[in-house]
Amino acid sequence: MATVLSTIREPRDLDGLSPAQLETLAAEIREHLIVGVSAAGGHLGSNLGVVELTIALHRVFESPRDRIVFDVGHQAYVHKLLTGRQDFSMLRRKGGLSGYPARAESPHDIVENQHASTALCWADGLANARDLTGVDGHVVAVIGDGGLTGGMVWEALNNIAAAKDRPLVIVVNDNGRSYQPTIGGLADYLARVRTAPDYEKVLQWGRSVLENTPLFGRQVMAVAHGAKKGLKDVLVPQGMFEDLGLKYIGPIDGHNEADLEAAFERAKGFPGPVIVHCITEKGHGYPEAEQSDERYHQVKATNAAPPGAGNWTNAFAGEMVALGAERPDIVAITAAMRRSTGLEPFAELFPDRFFDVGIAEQHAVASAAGLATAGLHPVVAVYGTFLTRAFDQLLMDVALHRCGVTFALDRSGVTGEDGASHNGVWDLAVLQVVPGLRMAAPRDAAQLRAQLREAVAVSDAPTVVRYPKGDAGAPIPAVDRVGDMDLLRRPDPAEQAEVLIVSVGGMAEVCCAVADQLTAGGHPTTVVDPRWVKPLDPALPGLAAGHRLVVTVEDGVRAGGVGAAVGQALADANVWRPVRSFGTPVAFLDHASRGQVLQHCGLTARDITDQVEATLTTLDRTDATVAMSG
Ligand SMILES: Cc1ncc(C[n+]2csc(CCOP(=O)(O)OP(=O)(O)O)c2C)c(N)n1
Ligand SMILES: CC(=O)[C@@H](O)[C@H](O)COP(=O)(O)O
Ligand SMILES: [Mg+2]
Repeated sequence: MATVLSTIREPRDLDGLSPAQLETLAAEIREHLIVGVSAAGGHLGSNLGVVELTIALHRVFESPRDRIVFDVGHQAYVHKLLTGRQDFSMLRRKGGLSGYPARAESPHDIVENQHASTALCWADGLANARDLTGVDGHVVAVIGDGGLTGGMVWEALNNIAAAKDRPLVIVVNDNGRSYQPTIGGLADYLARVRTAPDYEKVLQWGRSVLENTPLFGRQVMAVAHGAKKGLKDVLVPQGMFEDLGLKYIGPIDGHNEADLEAAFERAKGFPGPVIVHCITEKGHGYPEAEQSDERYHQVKATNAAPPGAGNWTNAFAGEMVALGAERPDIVAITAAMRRSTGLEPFAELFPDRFFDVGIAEQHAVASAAGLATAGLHPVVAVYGTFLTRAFDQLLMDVALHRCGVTFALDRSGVTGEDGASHNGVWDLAVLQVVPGLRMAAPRDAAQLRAQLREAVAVSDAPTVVRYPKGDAGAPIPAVDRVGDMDLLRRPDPAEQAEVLIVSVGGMAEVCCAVADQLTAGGHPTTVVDPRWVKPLDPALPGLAAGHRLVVTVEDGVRAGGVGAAVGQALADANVWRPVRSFGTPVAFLDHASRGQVLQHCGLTARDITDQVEATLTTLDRTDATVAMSG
């Protein structure tokens, strides 16, 4: 039998559905999500929480004429189901649906940036453009309670609240959680509002009674309207949003589709900025998710390999616990991701020395400068891609003041399935320009632990330890040392080494494979792991001088990355050797597996070997030409 969901090819197909059909549709969507996302992997809990909300949104507003933006976008699977995209079999996989809004997929999708707390800024811009260009349509921003803890939200609200006659709808999807319960004063305020008597219901009841009372009813209604503010202040804790100048509608039961529609219709008709505060449950309708401690924020694909013992995050977690026990001055900071960055064991053992600042990386970094200035050593644990949001704070609050702050950048390099704004490929290049900053890139879990220790020993400059997502693989032993660098491959002393590969961090396994292939092909090759890639070891130019060709391999953008720094270091030392740098392109990389993206970037051992052999052939020809020209 055809399901209701199968009849929905675009939002207008929702209009004719009866309340019973809408209820059936919500159930079918939940089933689709649970089956499809559990198989493919993805953000299950967040989407289970916005089924009714998204149905009501698309019934009341007319996307794409009405512009609906989702903050982060991880909760847009229901939106995709209602806008003609119901095949989740390849969700987040190469060639399949993105796990986030994607303009290439649909005109209904607007914001592809998965970095949180941007939706209100987008909405402010869209609303200004709408009014300036005179086009028709509503602007709606959907943002979670976690997203509200980001600083950009308050920059946007400051502007949105000032535009009192400019219609703009903010839908707060308040499930009380980011990954875990959302922290902070705002979260406490929202919790108070969530538990306030249902102000809207009282108001609606009062309105219906008074409007249906003959004689004095209407007069009393006028008085009640004036008293409404007082009523709200009594029923709803201090109306922060209204004090800001925003119309507040709520709290609304975020799983009652009819209530949601009524609230969205009121918001749609309001001639200024309006907040609709929806109370939802992350994982709603799926007991396993409802009872899980992160509400199935993200689930792995059923066929995903279980995390190996040598997981990068676990290595960081373990060393942080050891350091926390040894160094009472070490404190840890997360931006609402205490478990996925590995800080949970530290937080449980040293709760007073652990700070979860909400999704607020800029605050995390600037407050770390304060902590360091007062004699503590903060470790700020963020995903590599999210550090760029706090670059100014790193540069001007931490580095300018020579603060001893350590940044643990998990998910650095290509991550893959999360798509363009989650690949942590910018740090190796962007951080090159930070005066005094020292940056390490461990090649395996043991090196991560060692380099983290070296990093927290630095008290007068920012230090960075950056490592990839997932398994750290087998340990890669050094066969020798030069300066403070580890040699991972060294040609037979009887052979004249030809190629020097500078291996950065997690690319060591690939680099060793390339070296073995080149050496087997008659090109004796040395592999050096500099360990600290900024500043480079002063012994590197001397090592390079003993080779004909220098190759650098990094899991980050080539432009301005470690390869560029190596070239500069050789030139500065008057060592003139050709340098072939391998890294990711200056591009936004579509979602696929990490391996597929690295292959797309030419970062497999075979690809690099082929490229290096071609370069050597060119050098041979060049040498021959020079020799002939005598
Ligand atoms: C700048 C930034 N920091 C961290 C994250 C990681 N992240 C993705 S979703 C999420 C929680 C979002 O919570 P909320 O906005 O309440 O949405 P919900 O998942 O509850 O629907 C976080 C921290 C991010 N996407 N962007
Ligand atoms: C949407 C978001 O930013 C996070 O949920 C991210 O998808 C998590 O990625 P990991 O799975 O690498 O922890
Ligand atoms: Mg939330």
